[in-house]
Amino acid sequence: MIRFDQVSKRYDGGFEALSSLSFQIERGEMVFLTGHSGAGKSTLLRLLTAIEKPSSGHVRVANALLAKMNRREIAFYRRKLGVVHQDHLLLMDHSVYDNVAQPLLVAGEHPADIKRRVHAALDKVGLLSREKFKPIQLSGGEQQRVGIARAVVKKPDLILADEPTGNLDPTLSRDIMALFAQFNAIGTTVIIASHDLGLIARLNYRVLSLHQGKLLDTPFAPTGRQS
Ligand SMILES: Nc1ncnc2c1ncn2[C@@H]1O[C@H](COP(=O)(O)OP(=O)(O)OP(=O)(O)O)[C@@H](O)[C@H]1O
Repeated sequence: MIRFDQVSKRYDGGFEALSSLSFQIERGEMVFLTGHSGAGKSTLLRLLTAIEKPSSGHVRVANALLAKMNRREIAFYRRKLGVVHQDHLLLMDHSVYDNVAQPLLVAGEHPADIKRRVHAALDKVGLLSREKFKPIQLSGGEQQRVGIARAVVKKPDLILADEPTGNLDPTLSRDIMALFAQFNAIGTTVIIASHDLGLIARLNYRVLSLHQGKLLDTPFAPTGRQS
């Protein structure tokens, strides 16, 4: 589903954040992306959201070359992405319901569908009873779960999560990872950038490790879970 061929990313100013990355991720895989601070994890995710373009090499998703997409194609592509941000990026003056409904409103979905799908997403993350709350009234873990509900409400083909357990305690982190595993179990491809090596080691998924912008993993590892 995802293929990086000799991808490098050099930011303005000359710093090379990613160097000649080649790997692929199959449809339906769940993969962790690890590495020290500054290793390039967020840059890699930004290439996948098409916020950044590679300086050289090719990023393909479902055989489409992201760098060749026009604005309309990128907008269409992003509708199939669910992005979870470390700092949630919730609308603090809107209810939990409104936050989760936002991607469906933007996509012009029918109001009855929006209600049904927002409730289903909130139920999935265990926050149905909080739909009228404002994010500020929720704990950090609950806010993170609202961010996850917002990312999955449009049933994305691909979930990209940047440090989704960044500030959470170990129990909440495990719960959040279990949620991603549930989405993966129904066929969604999931990529999670995380520093939490202990947690990752306990889970049985492929790990791509970045070190100073280079991939330490086998470039073309077997598909699916590794034992
Ligand atoms: N917009 C930018 N302009 C210039 N340099 C950048 C930019 N964004 C990131 N970098 C640099 O690229 C390198 C990789 O950054 P990136 O955010 O991808 O790392 P990361 O692995 O996600 O780090 P962290 O775990 O701390 O979030 C860092 O050295 C960073 O300073």
